[in-house]
Amino acid sequence: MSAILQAQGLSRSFAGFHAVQAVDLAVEEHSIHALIGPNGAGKTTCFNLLTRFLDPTAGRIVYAGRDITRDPAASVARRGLVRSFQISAVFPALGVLENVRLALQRGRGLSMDWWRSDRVLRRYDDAARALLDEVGLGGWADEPAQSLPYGRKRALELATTLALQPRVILLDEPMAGMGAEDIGQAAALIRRAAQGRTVLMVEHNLSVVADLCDRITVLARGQVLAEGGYAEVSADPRVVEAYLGRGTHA
Ligand SMILES: Nc1ncnc2c1ncn2[C@@H]1O[C@H](COP(=O)(O)OP(=O)(O)OP(=O)(O)O)[C@@H](O)[C@H]1O
Repeated sequence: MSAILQAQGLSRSFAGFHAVQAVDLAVEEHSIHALIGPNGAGKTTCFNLLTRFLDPTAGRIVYAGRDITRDPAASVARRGLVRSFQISAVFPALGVLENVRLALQRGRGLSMDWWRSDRVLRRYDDAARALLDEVGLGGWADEPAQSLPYGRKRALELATTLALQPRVILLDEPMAGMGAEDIGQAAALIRRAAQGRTVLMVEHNLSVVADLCDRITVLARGQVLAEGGYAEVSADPRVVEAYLGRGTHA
């Protein structure tokens, strides 16, 4: 196993406040890695740094053997480090299949002038249908995106993300707002999407993390507090104190 995504001494301050401080992180290729921690721990800031939405104050980010610390966000996304919402702008009035076709077209750097030729878009039909099958939306292809129930909309977002052919998918609270049934389905979906890919996710639901993630990094006050498997980190007294002890997200 080798790390596909690494942060070394990653730091970001806002007007002197250390939101992320000297974070070292190594995400192994083909793993599902969780970033957890109490509110304000720095998880979203870390995501923003790793996906180059935000410049670090210090530190280094290496993706697929390349230093991307100063690379533009669009360029790292093109190289396969993709945050789920980045291209998941789902067009509600368009059909489910059309949404994925457009994402495929966009992912391959083609123009967005879809009105020009329906024939051109049809070339993407097979690939789009395969992606819909992958996320369990095969039966919804012709429905308008806006008619999908909440959990299915998230599945469509994932399909549009997969259309960019990511090597690493970053998911920011993928289960947020879901009920128990949707959570089970979404977990199965993420596990499937992770086959042959790598997933880094921020997730508050600890039973999801326990079930799904190979490795967990716990952040608190901008720093790495613990790292390991779920059994290991959940038994760490510092984690219990800083996070689990509060019982806010379990
Ligand atoms: N643009 C900003 N300007 C000033 N402070 C910021 C900014 N972004 C984040 N912070 C601060 O940095 C800290 C970490 O925030 P961040 O959103 O990364 O935490 P988080 O772990 O994602 O929290 P949550 O679980 O609540 O989403 C917080 O104290 C936050 O107020």
